Amino acid sequence: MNTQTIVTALSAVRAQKPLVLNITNYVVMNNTANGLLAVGASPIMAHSRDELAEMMAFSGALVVNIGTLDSVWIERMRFAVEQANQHGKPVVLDPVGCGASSLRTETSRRIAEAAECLIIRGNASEIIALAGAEAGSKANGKGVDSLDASEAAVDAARYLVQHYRCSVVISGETDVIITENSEFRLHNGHAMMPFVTGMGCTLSALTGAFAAVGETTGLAAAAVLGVAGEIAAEQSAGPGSLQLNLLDALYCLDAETLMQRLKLTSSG
Ligand SMILES: Nc1ncnc2c1ncn2[C@@H]1O[C@H](COP(=O)(O)OP(=O)(O)O)[C@@H](O)[C@H]1O
Ligand SMILES: Cc1ncsc1CCOP(=O)(O)O
Ligand SMILES: [Mg+2]
Repeated sequence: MNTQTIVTALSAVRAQKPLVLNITNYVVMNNTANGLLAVGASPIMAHSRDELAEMMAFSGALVVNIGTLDSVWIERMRFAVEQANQHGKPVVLDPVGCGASSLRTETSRRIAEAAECLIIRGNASEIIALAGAEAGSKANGKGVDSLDASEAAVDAARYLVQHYRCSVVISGETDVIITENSEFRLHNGHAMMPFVTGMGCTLSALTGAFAAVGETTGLAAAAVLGVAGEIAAEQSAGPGSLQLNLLDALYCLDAETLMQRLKLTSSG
């Protein structure tokens, strides 16, 4: 995976316009649907048991975001993951607020356990909480927000990669992407981004779009959102305009700008 593969993956999303099935939270449904459209993919938000099996058959990927979970939705999430497995489709798990309650931690673990082709995308505190004591760190989350730096979650992410046979994206000032054989660090993005709710959820949704075209590490989505986010922030007086400018930046992002702005390092 290098800069050129990220550019190629973005072209593939725009050419194929993959349908991404989202079971996501009430807060961000609109943000993430617009983010998917702006990058060139096609969103659908659905959570009825009566249609999930049918829809998973023709969707390219499933995004499970536990942000406003309850017992009915948890059952639907598990059912949707079973359907994704049956159709060989990738699953992105956003463990929103993992660590804030036992319900969130246990649900995230059960979904991660169930998914056969899995990418986990969370902030540092969520990743540390998801890995739990086995990985040796203690999370300092505050509800859905992280009080930990990405580097503090690297051991936890490595543990998750081995335990669930998945890729992990730790988002934050630095995004760290860990797969079985490689680690990448992205230094794009902007300090204004965490002042818009749903930024991480948008990253998870975009991760679904890229997974649907075969980019199942999570790196390309993080690169695209990081670069678009910093371009948008440069044009924004604050979080209100950032939210709108981000959609324009995603829509307008070209290969040359992406390559010029990308701050990517890799190891392993
Ligand atoms: N301090 C920061 N500097 C640069 N980019 C950031 C910063 N914090 C978050 N981001 C970016 O914002 C997006 C969402 O990440 P994050 O805020 O960690 O997710 P969440 O909303 O789930 O907590 C990612 O693209 C990440 O790179
Ligand atoms: C505030 C909030 N509460 C439940 S879900 C949610 C949105 C979280 O979105 P993100 O993690 O992308 O900021
Ligand atoms: Mg989040």
